Amino acid sequence: MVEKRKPIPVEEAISRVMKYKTIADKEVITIEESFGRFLAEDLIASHDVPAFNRSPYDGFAIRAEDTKEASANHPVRFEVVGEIGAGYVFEEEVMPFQAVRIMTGAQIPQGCDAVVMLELVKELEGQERPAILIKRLFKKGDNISYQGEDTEKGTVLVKKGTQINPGIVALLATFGYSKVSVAKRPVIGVIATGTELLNVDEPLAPGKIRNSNAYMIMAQIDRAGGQAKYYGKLNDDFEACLTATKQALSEVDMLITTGGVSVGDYDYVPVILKELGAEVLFNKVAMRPGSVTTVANLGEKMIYGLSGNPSACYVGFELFVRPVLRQALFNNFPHLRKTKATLGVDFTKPNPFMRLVRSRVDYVDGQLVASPSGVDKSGIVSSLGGADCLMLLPGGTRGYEKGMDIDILLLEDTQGSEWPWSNIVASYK
Ligand SMILES: Nc1nc2c(c(=O)[nH]1)N[C@H]1C(S)=C(S)[C@@H](COP(=O)(O)OP(=O)(O)OC[C@H]3O[C@@H](n4cnc5c(N)ncnc54)[C@H](O)[C@@H]3O)O[C@H]1N2
Ligand code: MOO
Ligand SMILES: [Mg+2]
Repeated sequence: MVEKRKPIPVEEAISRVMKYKTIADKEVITIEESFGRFLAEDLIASHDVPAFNRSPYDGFAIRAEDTKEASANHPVRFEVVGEIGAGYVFEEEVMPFQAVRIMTGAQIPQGCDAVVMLELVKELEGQERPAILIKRLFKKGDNISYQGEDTEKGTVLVKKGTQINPGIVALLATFGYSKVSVAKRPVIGVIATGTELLNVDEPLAPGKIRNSNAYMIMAQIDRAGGQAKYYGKLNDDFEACLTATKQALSEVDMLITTGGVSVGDYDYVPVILKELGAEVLFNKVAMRPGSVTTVANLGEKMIYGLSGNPSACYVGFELFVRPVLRQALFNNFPHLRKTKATLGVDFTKPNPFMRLVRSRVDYVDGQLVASPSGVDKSGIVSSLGGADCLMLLPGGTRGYEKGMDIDILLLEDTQGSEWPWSNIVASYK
């Protein structure tokens, strides 16, 4: 008799997976290597920015009080006592009715408290010493970038667990962090199973297909912040699969297999998990695709038996592997970000299970509109290329109509979500 599996709701499956905390480690890398990695410590401002009062314009630094009487009819004359470009400091005290020619970014000289843009002064020619005329009043602080106005020393600028983007790289550089403490990327083993599988560079042969899942999963691991270790493709041979699984488990932080997880004659993953003595968290989820997704735990390691069907495999990774991986990267928003969208097409076929439809989101009049990125069957690979979100269509007896409000999970978003699974409803307009 074929084993009867009991499907559990998607929310429940995710909760079970999230109970397991994969060990998070730190490592120190150079700033050049830091883009895309996850901070292992808060990024703190090590000094004020700017660290000194500076000029935001090319102009003349003056004492504002000297312009008290200045007007178009009564321009006030200033003697130019020096010139500084960014990086230089004017060392003397500036006296009444003196000005220093100053360039953007240069430190405000002592005694000055305002900057007049070059365009607003008249430079006097043929004078013994350089001089300018100013025709209007300036207030103390006009055109000064004050010390600490950008950031004050000690401010937590970016939280631990945040993925480093180009802006964060700029902050690391600003504060002199040439070395950065980041989360070590967990190593995730990938094994593809299936006698039908060919290597990517092999020509097609009768009954055979190329192994696409392994490469897809490795790219998903990379996108989620992990490091993939590929153990190749294996024929549906119990002993070979068991040996490879044991070998991989001794070398990785988590393991993903694809294929052989259902109830077929050559689906060996369930037996291998039994043989290993792994605790199976679930082997059936009330979702389409990916209902056969099986997750187990062995000691500190998670073992993911993802479906062989490409779309099911993809979705299984994003729902169950990504959040565990992100958690190991100290990230507090490990799940795909959920948001509302309008359904762009009819989706009439009801399904008792929650559907996660590979979709593409458009922006129409400021509104997100999601439509399937291809055929919605779990063995389909072509719909994956154009997918940037997954529609969440709860299971039930009714289909869905164009224009309905639905929830979507964003695949390319970098913010993530704490827990996206509350209040999933598709409502009629
Ligand atoms: N009697 C039943 N049959 C099936 C059930 C079921 O409940 N009862 N579930 C179906 C569902 S749903 C899915 S999903 C699949 C899952 O199958 P497996 O995870 O066991 O995967 P395989 O049987 O090995 O392969 C399925 C399909 O995917 C292709 N495949 C496999 N590996 C790859 C790869 N690396 N790259 C690309 N494509 C791959 C394989 O050739 C098959 O076509 O089971 C249903 N059956
Ligand atoms: O697990 Mo299957 O992917 O539901 O189609
Ligand atoms: Mg199978």
